[in-house]
Amino acid sequence: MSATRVAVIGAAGRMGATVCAAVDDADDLELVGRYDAGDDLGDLGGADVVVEFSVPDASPANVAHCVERGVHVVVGTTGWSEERLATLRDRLGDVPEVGVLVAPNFAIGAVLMMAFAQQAARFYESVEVVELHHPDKVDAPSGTAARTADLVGAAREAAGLGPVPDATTHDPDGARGARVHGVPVHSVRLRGLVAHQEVLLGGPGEMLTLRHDSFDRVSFMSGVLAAVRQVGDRPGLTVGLEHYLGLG
Ligand SMILES: NC(=O)C1=CN([C@@H]2O[C@H](COP(=O)(O)OP(=O)(O)OC[C@H]3O[C@@H](n4cnc5c(N)ncnc54)[C@H](OP(=O)(O)O)[C@@H]3O)[C@@H](O)[C@H]2O)C=CC1
Ligand SMILES: O=C(O)C1=N[C@H](C(=O)O)C[C@H](O)C1
Repeated sequence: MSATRVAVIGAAGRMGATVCAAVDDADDLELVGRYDAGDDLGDLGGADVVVEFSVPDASPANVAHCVERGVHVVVGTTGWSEERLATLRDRLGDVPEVGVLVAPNFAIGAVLMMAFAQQAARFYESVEVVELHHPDKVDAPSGTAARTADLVGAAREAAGLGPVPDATTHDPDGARGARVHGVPVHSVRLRGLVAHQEVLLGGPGEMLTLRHDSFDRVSFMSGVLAAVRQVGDRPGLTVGLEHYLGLG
C-alpha cells in the first residue's frame, strides 16, 4: 500500500516541528509539505492529509483552504469557538467526503482526564480547573481547559446541579479566574513547564484531584498519528480525539 502523503501547517513551530519528525519516522506516512506564516499553501504539496498547528487567528482560514481542495485535516490549534466550528461544519456540507478532526489535546492522558472529569462532575458540588503551561503560549485559558470546563459544565447542568458555591463578592483583580460554562478556570504560565492541568472536584469532607502532565511534546504524537491514519475514513467534523478512541 502506498504511503499517506502528509503536509504540516505551522511546521516550524514547537508542535509543527515535532509532528514533521514523527511523520518522517513513520513508514506508512510521507511528509510532502511544510508551511508557515506567509507561505502560499497552494496545492498543499499534493497531500492527502494536512496537520494544522498554527495560531488561533490563522487556523480557520488554513483549514478552509484544505477543505476547499478536498484534503482531510487534523487540527490541533486552539481557539475553535462554537461559532468557528459552525462555519466549518457548513463548509464541510459542500464536500461531504472530507474529514476534519479538531482536537484540543492529543495526549491520551489528557483525553482520559477530560472523560474522567465529565464522568465525575455530577457527584461534586464544587469544581475548578487549573491549567499550567510554558510562558510562550499565546492563548488563555488553554483549549484543553476550556473544553474540560465545557464538558463538566454540561454534565452539571444535565444532573440539575446549580452554580458552584462561591461567597466571593469582592474581587477587584479577578483572583477567582475566568468562568467557562460556569466553571472557574485558572491559567498559570511558568518557565520550565510544558502542558499540565488539574481538575479539582470538592464535596463535603472530600476532594478528588485529576491531574495530567505533558512533560514533552512527544506525548501528543501517538494521538496525532492515529488521527492522521483515521481522518480520511471519518467524513465531516469531529471535535475531540475521544471519538477516534472509542471514548466519545
Ligand atoms: N491539540 C494539541 O494536542 C496541542 C495543541 N497545541 C496548540 O497548537 C498551537 C501551536 O502551538 P505551538 O506549536 O506551541 O506554537 P508555536 O508558536 O511554536 O508555532 C506556531 C507556528 O505557526 C506558524 N504560523 C503563524 N501564523 C501562521 C499562518 N497564518 N499560517 C501558517 N503558520 C502560521 C508560526 O510561525 P511564526 O512563528 O513565524 O509566526 C509558528 O511556526 C497552539 O494553538 C497550541 O495551543 C499545542 C500543543 C498540543
Ligand atoms: O500551547 C500548548 O502548549 C498547548 N496547547 C493546547 C491547549 O491549549 O490546550 C494543548 C496542550 O495543553 C498544549
